[in-house]
Amino acid sequence: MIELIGVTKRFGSETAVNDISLRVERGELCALVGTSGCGKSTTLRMINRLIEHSEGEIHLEGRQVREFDEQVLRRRIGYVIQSTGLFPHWTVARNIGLVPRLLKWPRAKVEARVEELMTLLDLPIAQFGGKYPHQLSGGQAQRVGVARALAADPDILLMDEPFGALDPITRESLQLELRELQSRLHKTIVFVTHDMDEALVLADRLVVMHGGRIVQQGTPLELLRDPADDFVASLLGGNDRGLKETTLLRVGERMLPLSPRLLPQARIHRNASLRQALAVMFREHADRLAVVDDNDMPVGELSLRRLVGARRDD
Ligand SMILES: Nc1ncnc2c1ncn2[C@@H]1O[C@H](COP(=O)(O)OP(=O)(O)OP(=O)(O)O)[C@@H](O)[C@H]1O
Repeated sequence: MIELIGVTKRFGSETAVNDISLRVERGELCALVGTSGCGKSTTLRMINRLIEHSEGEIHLEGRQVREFDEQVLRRRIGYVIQSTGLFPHWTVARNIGLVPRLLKWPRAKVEARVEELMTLLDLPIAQFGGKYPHQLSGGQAQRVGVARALAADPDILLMDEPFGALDPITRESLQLELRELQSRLHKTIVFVTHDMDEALVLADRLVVMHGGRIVQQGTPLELLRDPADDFVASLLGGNDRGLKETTLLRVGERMLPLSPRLLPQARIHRNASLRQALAVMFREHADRLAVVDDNDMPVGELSLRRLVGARRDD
């Protein structure tokens, strides 16, 4: 668990982070969003003490970060940045094994861990282990960055625009991998991003910063439905907020039981998002869909009226 209490950071006369309080529970992914220069990266870097805070308290698992030896602290916290920070003259395998080696793990254990992580992140060791960072694509290099951050199995991961500068398809696949990893490994993650759609799909808790302050925090749905002010509303997409909500809700949450009426031809899986359902309706010129399970068996139906949240379906 990470807790910031009344934390302020000043650089000379400039206040970069102004009296923020924030709590990230164990296993939660917290996304920090806001316009450029609002203090997101500074907040992240105060947690692993790459930047020392000026006022307030930062706790990790109940202990102040200031009480930790800096090196010990940084080895306990995985840190991923957009530029990856890989050592260019080291192979991929050596880069990934950095922290375990610093922690003086036996050689065989380091090698086994590197191989395990490379498999986890879809970077087969036979193909990628001996490559150097400049021989990798952007997406592969970012996966190596994530593997390196996970190497010593830290409970906490700090990620600063880790998937920035990637094409949308690679980015989406890395987002899915991260979600999958998090659901399996229960890491506590603080994630900085400029991409609001990325924040909305990844975050358990969304924190909006503006001018060094936190202006609102809550679940993505809470913020989309009830933004604190015009700034938050426009950051979250203005009128597009409704559409963004449809990406967070599942068909199964809105469908109605099967009725005696004839089942529509067009189908959608119960775990698909409402946005996907809307797309199928649009494509098929249909205002009702059959909802199916993994075996393609109908389990309910979804009308456009239900999709948009109307209580009744007539
Ligand atoms: N080392 C530093 N010395 C002086 N000022 C700094 C330093 N680091 C950051 N700042 C200032 O602190 C403020 C917050 O910067 P920070 O990098 O945290 O913003 P950010 O929200 O991460 O921005 P971006 O989205 O553009 O990366 C900015 O005004 C920046 O100029």
